[in-house]
Amino acid sequence: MESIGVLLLCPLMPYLEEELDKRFKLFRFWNYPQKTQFLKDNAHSIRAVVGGTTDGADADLIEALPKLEIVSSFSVGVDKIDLNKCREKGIRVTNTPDVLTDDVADLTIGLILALLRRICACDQYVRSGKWKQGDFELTTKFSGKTVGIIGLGRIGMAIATRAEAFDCPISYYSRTEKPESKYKYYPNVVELASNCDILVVACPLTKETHHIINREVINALGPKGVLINVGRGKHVDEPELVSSLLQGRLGGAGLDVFENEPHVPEQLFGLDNVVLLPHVGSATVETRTAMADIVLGNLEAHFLGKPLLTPLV
Ligand SMILES: O=CC(=O)O
Repeated sequence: MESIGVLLLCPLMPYLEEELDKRFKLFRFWNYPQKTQFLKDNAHSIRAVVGGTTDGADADLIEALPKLEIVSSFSVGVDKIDLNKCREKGIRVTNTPDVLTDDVADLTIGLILALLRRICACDQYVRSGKWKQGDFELTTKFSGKTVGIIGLGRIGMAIATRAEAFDCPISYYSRTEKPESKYKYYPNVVELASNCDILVVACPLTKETHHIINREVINALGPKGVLINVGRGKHVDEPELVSSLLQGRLGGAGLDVFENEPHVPEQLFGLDNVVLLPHVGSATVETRTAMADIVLGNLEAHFLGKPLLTPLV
């Protein structure tokens, strides 16, 4: 397999790079500033592309690589990959589901607790010596709050299970009702937002879910409601979110993702009712290693003519 060209779109994890290097002829895209020339020179040797949450195979890249057979993504979300183009051209697509579910769900609960109990501000309070002048102000209880989840897939379900342990009533929105679910279903997001304290975005980013959190949803959530986004930045109309927080129309937000990462609207930095994370939902050594092994396993399976581990297309 050493002669098979694999294009790695962006640095993802040293372990993954080392293992790809051992098995394939690895091209690191970021090492070639003349992208168009690089693609022309290597169009006939690249048979696989590896990307992640920030970089995927878009239509132009797919068109530039006539020998492309598989796109193996180091992420569960595949919104950066032109899936229709891949289908059209018979290019296989894989992602890394399941192994990251626990981490993302754990972090969601962490974000909720950090936001409601103001854990980051409390930590700062102790470090800055302010505790010596008096106790920290009272915060907000999590247990028993109503949690609304957008997207009751693997991650949404894992969040629901965890929130249940905090005695939270759970409700959800998804395209279709899940008859097997015991949670309350709302057929639209505004209704869900009107009926929960904490609204969690945990669905894939698609044309339909782009800006699923808009002004109407935010207003329905209201000044006592909080938004948690562990999906994609583009699920949220970010300027609208910022103005709702500045105007007090929304109670708070816990965000792991942003519309234009790594750029975060600076107006958020001054607010004490937000917790901001640098897209780290799956970012543990254990999970990222498992994700890398799935990427490698899918590529090996493909080139050995075996069934893919996690086929999407
Ligand atoms: O955002 C993380 C992922 O899609 O894996």
